[in-house]
Amino acid sequence: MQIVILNDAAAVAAYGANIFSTQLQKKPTSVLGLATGSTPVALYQELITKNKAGEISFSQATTFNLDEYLGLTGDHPQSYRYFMNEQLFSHIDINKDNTFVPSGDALNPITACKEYENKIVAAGGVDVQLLGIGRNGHIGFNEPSSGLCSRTRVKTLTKATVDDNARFFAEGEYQPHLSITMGIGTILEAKKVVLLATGENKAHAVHAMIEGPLMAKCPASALQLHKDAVIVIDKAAASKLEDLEFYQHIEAENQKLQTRLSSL
Ligand SMILES: N[C@@H]1[C@@H](O)[C@H](O)[C@@H](COP(=O)(O)O)O[C@@H]1O
Repeated sequence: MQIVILNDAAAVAAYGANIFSTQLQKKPTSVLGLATGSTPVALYQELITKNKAGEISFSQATTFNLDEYLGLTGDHPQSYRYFMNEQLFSHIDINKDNTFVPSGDALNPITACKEYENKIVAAGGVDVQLLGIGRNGHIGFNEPSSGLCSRTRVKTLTKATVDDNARFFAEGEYQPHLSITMGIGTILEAKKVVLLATGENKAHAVHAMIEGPLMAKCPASALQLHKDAVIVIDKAAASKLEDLEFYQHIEAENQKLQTRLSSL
């Protein structure tokens, strides 16, 4: 794992956006794995700005989102499809036909999950997967106890996740307790994964992900198995890390190495 600790949420978003823009510049036909939640919003804003400035183009890119609420149609304001249109897709030069979000209104969700996996494979696999993390260590909607090799499937949300996400729903509005999510095994197949976490309320999950044992109780700990996982966090989210100074030292050495390599 590469652990990048930055001063604040704005720096985290800028760092993450840079990974995605570099990827698109290198490979315009990239397959990008995208995430919802409040954390990626600032990163999406950076990407919109870069797209409008002509620095990057999504015109040949394909995207796959991690998850969706089961029971919401894509035009429901709380669906993740709607979120992605609002926060990113409607503001960039992407062909919306090349943007994929699991179908929350699929007649047969089990078949829809298999089809989603097939589409990812047919697209050549995900080049870079963006992730956030839930307070309980979930990634996508892979809640604690999720199989570490799991595939895209229907998952029941924990009460903690339902409560955390209740802020997005109006009082009395129907809030789904089920989801379709890429599995942990699906996520681990992305060539690179970039997880962003900011704020003190994520510090416990970040500690469990990086320093805890590999375990289904903290689904994000599965990233310890990934060959190219970049964890980008602010100081608040890093505040419970036991070896914080060591990670900062490694990153400083990484920077020096990069500088040396770029001058070759
Ligand atoms: N399914 C999403 C996750 O993909 C996201 O990482 C998490 C954290 O969201 P936030 O960034 O708002 O804390 O929320 C939801 O549960």
